[in-house]
Amino acid sequence: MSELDLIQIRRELHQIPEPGFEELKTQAYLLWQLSSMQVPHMEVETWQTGIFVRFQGYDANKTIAWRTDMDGLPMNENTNYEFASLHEGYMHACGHDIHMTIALGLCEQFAQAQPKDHVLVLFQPAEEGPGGAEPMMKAEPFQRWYPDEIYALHIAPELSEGTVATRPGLLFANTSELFIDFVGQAGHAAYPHQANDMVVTASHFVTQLQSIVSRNVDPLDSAVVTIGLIQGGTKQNIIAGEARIEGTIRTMSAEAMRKVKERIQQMLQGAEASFTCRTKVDWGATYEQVYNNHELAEDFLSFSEQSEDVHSYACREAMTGEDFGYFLKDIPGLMFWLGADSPYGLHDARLTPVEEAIHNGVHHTAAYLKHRMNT
Ligand SMILES: CC(=O)N[C@@H](CCC[C@H](N)C(=O)O)C(=O)O
Repeated sequence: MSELDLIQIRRELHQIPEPGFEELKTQAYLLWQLSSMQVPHMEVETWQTGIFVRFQGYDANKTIAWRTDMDGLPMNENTNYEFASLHEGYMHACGHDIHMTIALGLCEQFAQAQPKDHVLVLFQPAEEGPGGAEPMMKAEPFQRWYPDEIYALHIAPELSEGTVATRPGLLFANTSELFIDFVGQAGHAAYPHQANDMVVTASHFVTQLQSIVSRNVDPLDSAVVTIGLIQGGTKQNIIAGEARIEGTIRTMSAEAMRKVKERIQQMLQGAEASFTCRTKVDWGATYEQVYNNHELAEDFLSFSEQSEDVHSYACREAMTGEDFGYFLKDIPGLMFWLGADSPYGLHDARLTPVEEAIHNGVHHTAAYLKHRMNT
């Protein structure tokens, strides 16, 4: 019997989105909720802005981990929620408020009924960047409580509530962020021959990038190069001496990622020669692909198929990224999509997942983790 009001918790978390490794209010809020569950078989430890919650199993053979992400995105919310973000310029637009609430719901269940195996619940910062998974894995509590299996979910706005989906093997892409600075010579708008215009250079370069996917990546493989931000210049009648583009690269294979980066570097050399400028590239955070353990993904799908509470299916892979891939590189486990029925997608300022997804998420996940304890 749940004593937590999970809908209220989700709404309160929704109001305080914070950037990666700055989730201080979120951490304090989660610690406060966790403090109401304290039982002798439960331990709580903080790591940076993240949290480890460990439940001692009563007859343990292994440790099963559950991971949620915590950070919000830098965007202005446009949902008309009464409980919209109170943090100007930030929004939980990737469902991490729902993910954290589900993780709290699981903690409550394992606090109320001691699990058979040990359970480690990870509240992980900075999934959207620069990536909290890799450093959290190196943290002392993680090494001390090292899990044998690890699981996570992500809301899927396009799937109806009550649906779960995953697949054996590759689920999410390899990712790399992309930051490029162009530096030339600023000047008077009326004297272009005396300047090196970085607005023209950056615009040209963004267009040139489009040929990488169509001409350089094996058509039987797959890749995405998206520029999400472009900025340069200071005034309409001054030629810009500096410009910057920011984006992300997504690939199905490590080989395609290598190829895309190689082409970007070659194109930058070309841009320097063509537009008389200097360029600097920074690859930012790179995320390991999310590669589900085959046996566990099959097990999850067949368990879900037998459940009367969810509709399940084996989905296609997606070009989204997730630093949960770092956990799966070393530890058997899987990630699955949880239907959340929003007319607007992830990273959309109007994302409105249905809150019933929370109860589905807690219920199905708890049932599956208990099934893993008997396997
Ligand atoms: C599920 C999801 O939307 N994840 C993010 C992960 C971002 C990775 C990194 N900051 C990048 O932009 O490459 C996504 O955008 O897929």
